[in-house]
Amino acid sequence: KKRSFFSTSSTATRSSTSGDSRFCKFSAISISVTFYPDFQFIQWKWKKRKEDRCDTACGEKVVSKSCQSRRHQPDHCPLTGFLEGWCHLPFPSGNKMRMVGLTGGIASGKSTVSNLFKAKGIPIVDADLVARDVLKKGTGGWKRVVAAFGEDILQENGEVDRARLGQIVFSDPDKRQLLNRLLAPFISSGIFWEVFKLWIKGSEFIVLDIPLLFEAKMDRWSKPIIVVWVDPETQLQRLMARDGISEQQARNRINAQMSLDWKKTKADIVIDNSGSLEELKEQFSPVFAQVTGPLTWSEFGLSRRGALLTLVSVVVAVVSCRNLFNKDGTKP
Ligand SMILES: CC(C)(COP(=O)(O)OP(=O)(O)OC[C@H]1O[C@@H](n2cnc3c(N)ncnc32)[C@H](O)[C@@H]1O)[C@@H](O)C(=O)NCCC(=O)NCCS
Ligand SMILES: Nc1ncnc2c1ncn2[C@@H]1O[C@H](COP(=O)(O)OP(=O)(O)OP(=O)(O)O)[C@@H](O)[C@H]1O
Repeated sequence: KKRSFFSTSSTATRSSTSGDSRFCKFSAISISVTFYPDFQFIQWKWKKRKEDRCDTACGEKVVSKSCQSRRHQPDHCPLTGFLEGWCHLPFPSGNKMRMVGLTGGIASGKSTVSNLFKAKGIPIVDADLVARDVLKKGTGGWKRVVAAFGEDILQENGEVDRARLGQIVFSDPDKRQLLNRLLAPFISSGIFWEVFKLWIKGSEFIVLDIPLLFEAKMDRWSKPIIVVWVDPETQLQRLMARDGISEQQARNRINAQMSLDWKKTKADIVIDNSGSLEELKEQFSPVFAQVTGPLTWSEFGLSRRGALLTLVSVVVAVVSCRNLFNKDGTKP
């Protein structure tokens, strides 16, 4: 499988003499870059067509200093040798970045699935952890929330009493919306920062574990989107058991989110977590293979190496074209 990254060609004829019959003539030049996702390399084709071979002097001046020594070699790399031929640039791992969205309902099993990804070495950005950080004592989020909800929501040590705040916001939609509005900018920039750090590290895949992925309209930033679905009764029982809350409290929390059935219709991949942990693991294997499959173009462009390569390609193309077409070919 190959995908052309870009391909361009232009024509120009240049010739010059400097009294002793040295000349240089180029008729056409084509540049193409082809990316082979499955084999993890990029192929550069840099070719002059219908050209008269440069003589030594012209080659030295117009094409590159290494033209003379390299011109008869079949394969030149434009980054190192220049002139014409093919160059394979193998990439070390980390040449792509895929942001996999992982969402679902409360207690549907997102953390359980993200732990399976973690066990395979995939880094996780956990929105719940980010949301905890932005509510720590003294932070901007903390100040806003305390100003809006009052000091009644604080424990003696000044930290937010999460259980208390949870009781308030999960039983009152207006208060919940207020809390969401206050924290949303901090949470989204926190998520962005975590992603950025992983991007800098060159991570290939990132799983964004975001319970409110659709509600917060963050679904546009991730592909594919995995929805961990569970049947309503199992969800209720697991939530009550995990958090030690009453049925009414559990229902309030479930109803605070978009329905799981609706989220399921928006998913690229659905994991049904209504069964046992073993059944979940069985479903996980093909899902893991799917999300770590060949990358798309946008994912490649998004990666650190992709961005760097695009920049290098443009600079090399511009500098090379300038060298070829802007000089008059005469020897000083
Ligand atoms: C209300 C808070 C203090 C309750 O804390 P608590 O420790 O009891 O719950 P925790 O943070 O572990 O969240 C548990 C689950 O509740 C659900 N949930 C959390 N906040 C919300 C919300 N605003 N609306 C709907 N569901 C929510 C999520 O599924 C989450 O996984 C806390 O959830 C919070 O600060 N929420 C607002 C921040 C937020 O939107 N978090 C979600 C990140 S996308
Ligand atoms: N297949 C399963 N079988 C039995 N228990 C499970 C299974 N999957 C998850 N659980 C349990 O259900 C509870 C909820 O799971 P988990 O914490 O992964 O959900 P979550 O979607 O991350 O929740 P939240 O939205 O609150 O972050 C946990 O106690 C977990 O151990």
